[in-house]
Amino acid sequence: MLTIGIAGGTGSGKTTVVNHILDELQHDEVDVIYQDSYYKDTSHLTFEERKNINFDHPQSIDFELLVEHLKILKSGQTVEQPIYSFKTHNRTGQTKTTQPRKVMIVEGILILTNPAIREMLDIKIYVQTDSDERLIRRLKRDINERGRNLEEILDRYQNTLKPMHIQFIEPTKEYADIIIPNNKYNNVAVEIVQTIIKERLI
Ligand SMILES: Nc1ncnc2c1ncn2[C@@H]1O[C@H](COP(=O)(O)OP(=O)(O)O)[C@@H](O)[C@H]1O
Ligand SMILES: Nc1ccn([C@@H]2O[C@H](COP(=O)(O)O)[C@@H](O)[C@H]2O)c(=O)n1
Repeated sequence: MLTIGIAGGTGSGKTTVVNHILDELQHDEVDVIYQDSYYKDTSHLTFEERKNINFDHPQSIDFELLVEHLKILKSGQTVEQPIYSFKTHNRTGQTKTTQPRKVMIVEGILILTNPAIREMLDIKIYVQTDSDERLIRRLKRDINERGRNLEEILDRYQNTLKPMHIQFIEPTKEYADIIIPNNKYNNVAVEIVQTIIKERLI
C-alpha cells in the first residue's frame, strides 16, 4: 500500500487536491482516511461545551485510533472509519467501511504533527496557501456547507485557528517531500503528484 499524507492549513485546498488525485485512479485502487473523521468522541459534553473545543489543536484528534486504523489497513484488513458531523461537532455514530487499497491517502491539517503517522507515510505533501486566501475560502465554505455564521468563524479564526496554525501546522511543512503552492488552482503540481503515484504503482 502506497500511503500519501496531504497536510496544510484549513482552506488551503487539501480536499480539492485529494479529489483530483481520486479522479485519476480507478475507484478500487484508492481510498481516503480523513483526519476530521478522527476528532475525539465528545458525546459526554453538551453542544455548548463542544462548540468551545479547540479543533485546531493536536489534542482534539484521536491519533491513537487513527494510527491503529492505518496499521490495520497496512496489514491488509478493513477498518470502520468514523463519520463526523461539523454541525453537531461530534461523531455521528455511523462509520464508513474502508478497505486497504493500492493507494491510501491520509488528509488533514494536523497529520504531519504526529511522528507515528509521519513514519507510516511514503509521500508527504503540504498544500501551501496564504492565510488571507484561506480565510476567504473558509468563510465561504463554512457559511455555505458547515452551518456557521460570520461572527463564529472570525472568533474561531482569531482565538484558536490562527495561533494553532502558526504553532502546530505551518512548522510541519519542513517534513513535506512536496509543497504545492495553491493560491491559485495548481494543475501542474497536481499532475506531477499524479505522475509520481502512477510510477510508484508500476
Ligand atoms: N486553488 C484554489 N483556488 C480557489 N479556490 C479553491 C482552491 N482550492 C480549493 N478552493 C476552494 O476553497 C474551499 C476550501 O477548499 P478545500 O479543498 O475544502 O480546503 P481544505 O480541505 O484544505 O480545507 C473549497 O470551497 C474549494 O472549492
Ligand atoms: N466541529 C468542528 C471541527 C473542526 N472544525 C474546523 O475544521 C478545520 C479542519 O478541516 P478542513 O477541512 O478545513 O481542513 C479546522 O480548522 C477546525 O477549526 C470546525 O469548524 N468544527
